[in-house]
Amino acid sequence: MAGWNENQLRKYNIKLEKIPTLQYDDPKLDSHLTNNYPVLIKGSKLVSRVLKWDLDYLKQHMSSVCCNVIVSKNHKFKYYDPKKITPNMTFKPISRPSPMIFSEFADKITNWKKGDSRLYLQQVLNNTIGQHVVRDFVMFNWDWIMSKQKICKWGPLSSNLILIAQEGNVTPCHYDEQQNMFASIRGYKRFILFPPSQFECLYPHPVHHPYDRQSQVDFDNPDFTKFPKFKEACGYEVIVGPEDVLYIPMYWFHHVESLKHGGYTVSINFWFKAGSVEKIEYPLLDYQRMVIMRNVEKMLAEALHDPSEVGNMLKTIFLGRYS
Ligand SMILES: CC[C@@H](CC(=O)C(=O)O)C(=O)O
Ligand SMILES: [Zn+2]
Repeated sequence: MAGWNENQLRKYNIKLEKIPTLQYDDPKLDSHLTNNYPVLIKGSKLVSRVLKWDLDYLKQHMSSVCCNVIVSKNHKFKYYDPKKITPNMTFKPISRPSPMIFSEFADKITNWKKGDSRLYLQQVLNNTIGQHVVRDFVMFNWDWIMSKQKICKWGPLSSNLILIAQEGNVTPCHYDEQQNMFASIRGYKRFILFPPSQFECLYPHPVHHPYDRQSQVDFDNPDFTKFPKFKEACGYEVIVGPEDVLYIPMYWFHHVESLKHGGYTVSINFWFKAGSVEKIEYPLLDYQRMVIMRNVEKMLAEALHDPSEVGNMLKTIFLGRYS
């Protein structure tokens, strides 16, 4: 495939399968989407009108806009929810938010040197980013993506994130509770996806931890003593290039990296709320089991009035009775 090569990928010893690629008007596409199965979609022209969104263009049209930028001491940008940090908790994240105006962000990544902290701009697209960019935004191929939303009975579009990453940046393995159509505008990103059925191999943090939804496993240095089943994980790999759209089904785990030596990447995601489930059917779908486990953790924390007691009560329920 033109545009990238294997030595731009970070090395992990994870078994990898491929994700299917389909044209945007392929009749088989809708069954992938409605069955919550990932697929790389070509030719949709979803964001073709904004391929000009590079640093110079955006500096020209949103230079003084204050953007949400994350700074990290290493290449990993592990998301955390600050609302879940409690006073008696020692939580020392490697990456932290550092809001700055766009022109400062653009200059910092243009003049970045090895050893400097890395930056990742992750800004919700709304009307605070200026009329010009908003005008471009309306030129997305909304007819196509809204037709997919309708066919799949997804909920409303909740937000678009514009993502500008330095080459080599990594968003570590996590899942989201929304349907996602992820579009690449500039550069190449590698995704490794895992289905909800591999929950036990990926050990997400407890629901009440600031790192809720994020895998505890450090892919660069997995602790097989703490996370033995990670050895059995089998990922689905895909490289997303300019104009490609990747469908990331809700509750599917995904690791994302901007290819090394590929320059900065510009992407935009389309998060849709989950549709309402008309009737629960049995056997349950794997993602529904994740929702049930989340609800048990939430309900126990609520009833115990202390999230730190949830583990002990689950152990009491399980040991010697279900084990
Ligand atoms: C949020 C950042 C991440 C994408 C992702 O996880 C998503 O769109 O759900 C990435 O591109 O680095
Ligand atoms: Zn995500």
